Amino acid sequence: MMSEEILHAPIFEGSEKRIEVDFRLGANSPANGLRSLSRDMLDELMTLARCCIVSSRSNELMDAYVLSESSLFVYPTKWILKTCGTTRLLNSVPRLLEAARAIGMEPRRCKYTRASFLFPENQPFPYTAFEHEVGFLDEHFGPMSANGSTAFVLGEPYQGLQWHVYLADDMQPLDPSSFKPTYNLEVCMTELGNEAAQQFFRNEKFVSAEQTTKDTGIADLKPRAVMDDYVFEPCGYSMNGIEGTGLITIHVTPEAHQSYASVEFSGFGEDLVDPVKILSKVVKVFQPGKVSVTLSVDKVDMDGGAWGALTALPAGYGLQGVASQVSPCGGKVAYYTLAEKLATPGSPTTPLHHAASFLSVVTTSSDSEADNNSEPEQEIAAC
Ligand SMILES: C[S@@+](CC[C@H](N)C(=O)[O-])C[C@H]1O[C@@H](n2cnc3c(N)ncnc32)[C@H](O)[C@@H]1O
Repeated sequence: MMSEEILHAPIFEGSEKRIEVDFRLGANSPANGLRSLSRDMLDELMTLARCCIVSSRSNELMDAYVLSESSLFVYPTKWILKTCGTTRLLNSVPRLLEAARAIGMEPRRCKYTRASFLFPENQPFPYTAFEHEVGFLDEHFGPMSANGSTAFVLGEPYQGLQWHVYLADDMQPLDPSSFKPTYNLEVCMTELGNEAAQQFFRNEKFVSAEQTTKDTGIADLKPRAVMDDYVFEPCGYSMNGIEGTGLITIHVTPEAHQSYASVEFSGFGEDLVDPVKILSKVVKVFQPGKVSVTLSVDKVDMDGGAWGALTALPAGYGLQGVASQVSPCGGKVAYYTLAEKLATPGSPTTPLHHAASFLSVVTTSSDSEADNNSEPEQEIAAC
């Protein structure tokens, strides 16, 4: 016999799968490349991935779509699809390649990433194991890559989220006058603060998605970006912001038993996104218990520049782990896991908090953040 008491709350998997495919324009391709794909074709591709387009914004350089489950970004030669829940993002790949080939475009690079799933048992094949996803991707992108693809997992399996990465690249020279490396910052958060999470419900305080974006502080993360925001019924939030070639995309699952939020900055130049400043603003908005931060760049050597290292932590957070991998295709991925520090040892929290072995941090004040009323950050002293 079923009763209210024994019915499980519906589960929503917030953690996203993300694929980024770079293409080369052929001699007869339209100058706007993938942006020339029709809306019917985009709808067909989203249906294959098991989601749909909710709204869109465009500028002269790109199109950004909010989806029922996350986001799609289309540039002339780059396709970024990010979906959550039990969507089947990879199902859209064969048709995407076919549609691109019909306009003379061939893939030159594929990057597929995801964090660990919060509810892996609910995922359909091939998302049941990373090697299955890699097998599928290799069928479609392996042949273009003379040296073979590469796949790796960063992070500790016993402490929070791990970061899965698949890369394939044709390693052909790129035109240095037009190629710009893609810098990418992704923050994934779980155990959102109760008050923070309540802001993403359509309750009696709800006015509009735009007001939610302002009131939560999300609008301040990239104030000049053109934002397209959506608050789901009864809860849930998605936002795309675009500025030139840069994008910010935020997705929130606020239900207490599965709370999750992700914030991504991509396509901005190295000097336009400061990971430390952004992270400190992001944790203020979401007050998460656990955080993972991924910094990545394609092609260039990140060790030569400031980008690619999280040099300080937000106040109140401790570092659990750092892992990084230099890709044989060029570029690097660095992965940090953080957890909220306990005020009082023994206060109620999750086993993960107790398991954390924080590395030593030094508290310092940051002049650059002072004008933003931020808490002091903590320099990472050992990692
Ligand atoms: C906004 S989407 C974003 C998911 C995202 N990947 C994240 O970071 O959590 C998921 C949230 O919207 C809610 N939601 C409500 N209606 C939905 C719909 N039709 N499709 C997907 N999510 C919906 C879910 O319960 C969940 O809280």
